[in-house]
Amino acid sequence: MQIANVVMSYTAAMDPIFYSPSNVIPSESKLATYMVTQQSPEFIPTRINSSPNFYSPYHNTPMLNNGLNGGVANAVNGLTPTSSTSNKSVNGTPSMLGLQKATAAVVAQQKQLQQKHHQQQQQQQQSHLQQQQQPQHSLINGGSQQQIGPPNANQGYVGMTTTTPLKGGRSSLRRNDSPSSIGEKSPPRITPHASPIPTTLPASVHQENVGGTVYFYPTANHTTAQSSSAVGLGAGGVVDTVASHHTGQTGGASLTPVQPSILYTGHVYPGPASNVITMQPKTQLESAFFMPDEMRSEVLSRNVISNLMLDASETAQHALPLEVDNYHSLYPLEALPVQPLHAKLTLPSSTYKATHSTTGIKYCLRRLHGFRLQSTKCMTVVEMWKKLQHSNVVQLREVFTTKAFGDNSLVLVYDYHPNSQTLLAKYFTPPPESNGYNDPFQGEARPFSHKSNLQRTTGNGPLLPEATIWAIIMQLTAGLRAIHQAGLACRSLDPTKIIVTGKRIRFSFSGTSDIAQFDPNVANPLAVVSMHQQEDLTALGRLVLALACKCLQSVQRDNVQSSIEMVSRHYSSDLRNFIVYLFTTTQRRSVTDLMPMIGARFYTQLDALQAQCDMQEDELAKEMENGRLYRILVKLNCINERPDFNLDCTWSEIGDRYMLKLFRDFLFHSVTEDGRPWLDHAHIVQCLNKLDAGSLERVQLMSRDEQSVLIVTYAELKNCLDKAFSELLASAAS
Ligand SMILES: Nc1ncnc2c1ncn2[C@@H]1O[C@H](COP(=O)(O)OP(=O)(O)OP(=O)(O)O)[C@@H](O)[C@H]1O
Repeated sequence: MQIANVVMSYTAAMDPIFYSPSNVIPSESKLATYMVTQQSPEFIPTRINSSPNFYSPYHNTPMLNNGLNGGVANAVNGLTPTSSTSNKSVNGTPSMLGLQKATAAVVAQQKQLQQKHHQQQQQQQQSHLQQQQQPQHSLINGGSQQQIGPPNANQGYVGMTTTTPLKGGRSSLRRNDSPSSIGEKSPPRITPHASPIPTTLPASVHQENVGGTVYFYPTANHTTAQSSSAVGLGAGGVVDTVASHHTGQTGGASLTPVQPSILYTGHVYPGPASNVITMQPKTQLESAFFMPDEMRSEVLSRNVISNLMLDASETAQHALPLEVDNYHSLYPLEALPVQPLHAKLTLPSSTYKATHSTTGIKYCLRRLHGFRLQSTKCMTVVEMWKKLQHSNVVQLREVFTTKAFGDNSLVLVYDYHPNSQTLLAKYFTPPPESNGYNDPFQGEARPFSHKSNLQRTTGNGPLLPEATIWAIIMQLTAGLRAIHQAGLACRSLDPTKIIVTGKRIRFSFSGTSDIAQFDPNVANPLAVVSMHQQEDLTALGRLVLALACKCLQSVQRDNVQSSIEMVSRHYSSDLRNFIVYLFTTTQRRSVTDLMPMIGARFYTQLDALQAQCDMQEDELAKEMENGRLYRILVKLNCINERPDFNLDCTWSEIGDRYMLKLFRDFLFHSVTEDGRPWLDHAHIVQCLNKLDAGSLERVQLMSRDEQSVLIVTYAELKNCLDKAFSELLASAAS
């Protein structure tokens, strides 16, 4: 069918001269200002690049002066009429073929940059690029070669060659382009280019002059190669200098000239860094967009645990108050009753997760039952603990007494680290038995081996790798060093009082002993601290020995000797010496003396941590972009289809909002020529990015009845979006 109205005028000033009352555009719509009547000249079909490439940021997609491509180039020198037809789609949303054939002419738009030096930079850049690109920017029309003007050096934004999903024909809409194939294919390769701006046509492009207009086709080989390399997200994987050549069935193919590689440096996640990609567990394409499954499930489980709440009946069942001081929503974090290594703290205690009433932040509350504070003097030591900040020590935030539990309780408030386990639960708890049968031959401990005695008593699984033990040692000594340097002592260095969160080890409930066992009559507190610090070091030795033997009984007085022998047999002499040093109570020991024993292992740990940081920063970069796109979607959706605004029920359907509605259709509701949904994640991402950047690239929008097409720049759409959303904000605030 013929397109009834074809868009032509692209002007920043909204000239009502083009308004056609007979069309179906709502009266207030700026769409009218983009319309021409049926008598208007039609336009040269332009080639639309349809392979949004995730790995090539859109500023690297083929781009020509203000987005002018082959067809548009003609328009610069006066519109050249050609036939323009449209295939109506099944459901009324714009069909690819129809849209492609309705390409409009445009006028290059200039934008002054506000800062002079920026202009100069661009001028230099542009003139340099122009020199390199002239062969690609040339199109022959009407038998004469026309030079497409270079991007104006003054423009703030440079329009880009469209990367809309509009296809040259059915054949170009390959199944591979749909997101259904996400993850089924290998990710696109990133091909490094010595120079992003080639000066000759690639061998894969065939050139043909038809009626005076030069068309460029991919060669058969290249088409095949490209289709097979097209992957789930619609991304042609390779950043080619001539991107996405289309063989339009109707002969509507044209060249996408090489872009100047300019300007947008942000706005698009450029893909993982090469040092990071080797660390990623998967190379599937979705991992280029989203975080790895392992990290996701870790974060998810932390969130789930952090959000756990008791309902009213459960709260009553646990005899928990609704509120304790400034905290509410108490949730018990009790572990199974255990026999602690360090049995000094005999006070009954409970641990809860709770939410702060004013900030909503979650904390870990340690309640000492039936406890009366004997002296406020201990608040000095509480202040010292509160000041101690270290990544291996759970931070104490505040201490208060309360009668909310029906007794005199002392509550210590600590940072909450969801999904933590005690060292005891992680390393000294037998794995769950299957069918009630424990295979004695499993793991390193053999039933008839002399080395198995200790292990057989616990069945805690195979011995830990030495690297794991050192990783724990390094974190524990780091925390302990900070504690001792602050003039404090841990006093409860026990596997039930050390928590593991992921790979992080932290001393938990620090300061509890200092408060619970505070003696205001001590004559020389410093000497007492020093004594407790020595005890900490002995406790550390016992803990490391227990970890190495994977058995709590290994540190019982009678077993210590054989346990150390076992360590000698299974681990390095460094580890043995480390333990022996800590057990040598005849000399004064110091945590700083442990550093040389750790030695170069420290660098291994540092390297692992830095690698982890690299990976997490990369994930952050992805999620930052995802968050940005999300915010644009929020804005769009607050506007689109809004049933009523300031008593105006047509608000979302007219004016700027109408363009946004059509843009939404273009983003999400595009269909193939035969009416199937065209789902392309990359298309959506790219278009949203262009919208966010306010690109001067044009986008073709079609009314739902397919009677009208308008061409607007993303910059204008962005303006519409910002204006409409500001209206909403202003109204919400009033
Ligand atoms: N700061 C914290 N953030 C999150 N969870 C924590 C924190 N501190 C401890 N936990 C968790 O709370 C649970 C209970 O800790 P608690 O010390 O009460 O264990 P326990 O084995 O019951 O010791 P005790 O016998 O001394 O009460 C443990 O699973 C521990 O991992």
